[in-house]
Amino acid sequence: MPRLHLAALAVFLAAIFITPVVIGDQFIYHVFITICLFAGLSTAWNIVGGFAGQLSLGHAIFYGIGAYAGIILMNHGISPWIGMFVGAAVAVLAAVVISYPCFRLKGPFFALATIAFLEVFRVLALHFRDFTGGATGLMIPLRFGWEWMVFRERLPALIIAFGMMLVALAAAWWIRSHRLGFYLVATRERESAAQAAGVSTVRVRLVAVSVSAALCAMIGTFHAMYLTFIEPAAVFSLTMSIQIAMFALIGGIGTVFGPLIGAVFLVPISELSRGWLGAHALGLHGFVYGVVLVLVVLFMPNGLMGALKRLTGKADPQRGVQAGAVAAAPRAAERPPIGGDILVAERLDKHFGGLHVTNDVSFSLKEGEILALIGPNGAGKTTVFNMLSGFLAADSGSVRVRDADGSFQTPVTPGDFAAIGVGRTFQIVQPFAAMTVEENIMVGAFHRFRDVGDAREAARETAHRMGLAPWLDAEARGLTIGGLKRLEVARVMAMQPRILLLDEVMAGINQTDVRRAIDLMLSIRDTGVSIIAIEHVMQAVMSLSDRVIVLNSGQIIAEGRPNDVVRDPTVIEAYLGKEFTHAHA
Ligand SMILES: Nc1ncnc2c1ncn2[C@@H]1O[C@H](COP(=O)(O)OP(=O)(O)OP(=O)(O)O)[C@@H](O)[C@H]1O
Repeated sequence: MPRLHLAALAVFLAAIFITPVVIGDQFIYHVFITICLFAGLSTAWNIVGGFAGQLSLGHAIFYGIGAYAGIILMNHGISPWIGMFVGAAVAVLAAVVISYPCFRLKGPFFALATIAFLEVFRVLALHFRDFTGGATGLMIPLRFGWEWMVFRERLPALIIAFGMMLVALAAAWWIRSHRLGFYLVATRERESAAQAAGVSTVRVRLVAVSVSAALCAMIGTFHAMYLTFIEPAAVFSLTMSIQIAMFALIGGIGTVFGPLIGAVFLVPISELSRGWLGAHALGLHGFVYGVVLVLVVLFMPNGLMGALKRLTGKADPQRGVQAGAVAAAPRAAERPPIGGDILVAERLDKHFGGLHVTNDVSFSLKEGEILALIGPNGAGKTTVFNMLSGFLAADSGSVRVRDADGSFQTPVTPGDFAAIGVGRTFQIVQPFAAMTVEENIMVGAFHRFRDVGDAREAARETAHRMGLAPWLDAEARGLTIGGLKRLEVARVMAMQPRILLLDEVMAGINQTDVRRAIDLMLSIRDTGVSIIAIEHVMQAVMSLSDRVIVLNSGQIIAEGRPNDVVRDPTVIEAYLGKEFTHAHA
């Protein structure tokens, strides 16, 4: 973070702490303590809802677990300082158990499932009366002092709330600026591309939800002490969950400081309108609050952080996108010799319902070779790729890959294939749209480097090689189709794969870009990478490939050198039909 931004942030945070202390009014203290609490909760939510893109409406569960753990243990004479860690541990357990099945659900279905779990916890809290006090709720035993987290004055409560908010902000900042954060955003943007880059998408989401749940539970413990009373209807409530999420949505979802800005903006409006209008006109405060929310959503779709960035001129995703063409990296002087088998596909069979998509497909790729996989539309080429990269399991048959030590392995998942050195692109480009070109490539580079600095360095090198250097800071969504195709290859190349699977990287790009892509592939091959390319652009197939395999209706119908294959009558017939072949016979 630039020094100026850091200073501004420090002043902003200091103001949150100092303002109530200087004013000294009890109500102002309450408003600022509430700001800190909700900023902390919402920042924790944002790790899952924003970074990972899983719109949870069940976060009140974790908050509630923390609140109940704190009071129940306090009733047994255990300090809430210990209770908050017990609550955090229980919340992490609940988060993992709930999230594992829920992560399979997308968008509104995930949100609905989390609401259902929230309802389960509310009912459980009502049912286990001996433990939770049931509908009557639980009061804290009045023991004052730091040990019990309960105070007569407001200042110590502000110190704790402020401290917890800082912890949540630090956790969110750390995650977003390290490998985990990149992986989370990549998983949110394109799950399969993230998997192809070796990201264990389930694991990173589980880590995110665990951190998020633990933070919410700890803040929940403190909030229970601050309120001195909790009940299931208030703690495990959808309103609470929505509030937690809303500060992030209004402030700027997916940004580190958006939830803080959202809380600073909304909590005073909520509390002041409740304080001033609540007494005179019942319900009017809700109306005022609602109008403010509608206005923000209408006029600031990217939240307050988005508006702030626009004001400071930092939200131009098109920056540099229109820069002129760049030459691909120069070729190496000599090509390494073609070696032995590095990938062997044996008798691959795949059905989709009644459709026999691949039938007894066997072939091998040699080290340092470029193998073209061609065939008419619907021949089964992409299906073969999916089986060669762990995205589809064959009904029968196997894929064996030689590892760096020379022994053959049978990888299963996309992660296994990435780990053994198989990188793939997708026919329909899968950029991480909200990330910059540099960040997109870094996701690939993280496969080799844990450290952000090393990954950035490697990404820059790769971008330079791929002719993407002028666009490093541009958001991927601003690239042309040619740029996106190159980015797709760059992300994979940053993984330094030993085997590269390229799925129609030349489709839809102009003639200049095709020539550049051919050069690029030859230069990649010259570094010793073995390539299988699905390609329809015959100019590329002819000038690139050492060997061609033709697939038709799921079966290999020809294999050989490019010049021989294109003259093969069976191949001509597969592409152009029997009538054409007979007419020219
Ligand atoms: N998930 C799926 N479920 C059902 N059918 C599928 C699925 N994926 C592919 N198919 C079908 O399998 C056949 C082969 O598809 P595939 O995408 O592998 O062909 P392709 O050779 O890559 O074609 P193209 O050149 O058009 O991309 C097609 O008929 C396609 O409709």
